[in-house]
Amino acid sequence: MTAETLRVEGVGKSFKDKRIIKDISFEVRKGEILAILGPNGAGKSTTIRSIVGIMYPDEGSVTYQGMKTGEIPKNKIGYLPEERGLYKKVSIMDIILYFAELKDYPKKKARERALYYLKKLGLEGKEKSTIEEFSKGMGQKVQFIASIIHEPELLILDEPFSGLDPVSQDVMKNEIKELAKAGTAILLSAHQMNVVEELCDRLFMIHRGEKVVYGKLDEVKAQFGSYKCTLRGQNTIASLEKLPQVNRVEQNGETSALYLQQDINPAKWLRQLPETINIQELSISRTSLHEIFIDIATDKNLLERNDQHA
Ligand SMILES: Nc1ncnc2c1ncn2[C@@H]1O[C@H](COP(=O)(O)OP(=O)(O)OP(=O)(O)O)[C@@H](O)[C@H]1O
Repeated sequence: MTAETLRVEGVGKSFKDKRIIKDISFEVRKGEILAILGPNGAGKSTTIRSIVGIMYPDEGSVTYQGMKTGEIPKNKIGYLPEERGLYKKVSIMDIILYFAELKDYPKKKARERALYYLKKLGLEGKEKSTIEEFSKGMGQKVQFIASIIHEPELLILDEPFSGLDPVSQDVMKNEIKELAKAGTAILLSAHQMNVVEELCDRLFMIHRGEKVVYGKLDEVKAQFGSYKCTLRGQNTIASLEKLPQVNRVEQNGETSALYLQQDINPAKWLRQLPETINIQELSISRTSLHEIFIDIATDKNLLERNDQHA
């Protein structure tokens, strides 16, 4: 089997006359986690729905190991949709077993796996409960188990962390990592940048239906990230904004975050700071994926560089 499993090529989709996504191309490889990121309404779910066959793209193709969407054996793919919905009055175990049956997965094995994952996700002993007795987050965990019960080779998770508390987010994150380690190809969309930063190998950022960034997490951070100088001292925002090579300043009381322009060497930049700047504390750090994302989503300075980024 080739390392590349899912290939999305030139996919586009319109609703009525409105172009929703355009020329979307990426691949997901065995054992990797590719994150699809973008602001609300960017087209992430439309892309995912085009991949799983809920929607037919107007152009482009989606293949899995060379097979077109409709030809892919159903047991190969697991999908957690953005819109959650499970039978409210059926027991958790029966729901999970039903999903396994839909994928022709053996019942005995499915039951064992269900108990294993219920325990791992903090729902031990709840197999006889029903969804109506569960909170939203608990229901989401059940839906996640339903999406992986049949050991899919390719797992597509649309917003798996939404509505989960921080502890549950961590548990879910670890499970996703484990699945990738075991060889599952994973495509996930998420808004929690800190989680994405910890989880994904590569990322695909979409903005207004088009690709803006696609690449390895480290490379994206190196290429699109810059340095941030956090400084405590009595300074006006106007005086800080006047400093050379500063893109923007965020001030909170006496603490200011100065986002340096890209390609700036922070050591050199520090040496030329005027003596009039009041400094009680100062630190330099790389901008996080969250900050890169906000820059892109708000069109600040990065998009014009996109043409240079393949
Ligand atoms: N069935 C539909 N008919 C018309 N417009 C649609 C349909 N589905 C999605 N859209 C529009 O397509 C755009 C992209 O929606 P999509 O759900 O793909 O975004 P998203 O990136 O997943 O957003 P979010 O982060 O908010 O979930 C939105 O403007 C949405 O209103």
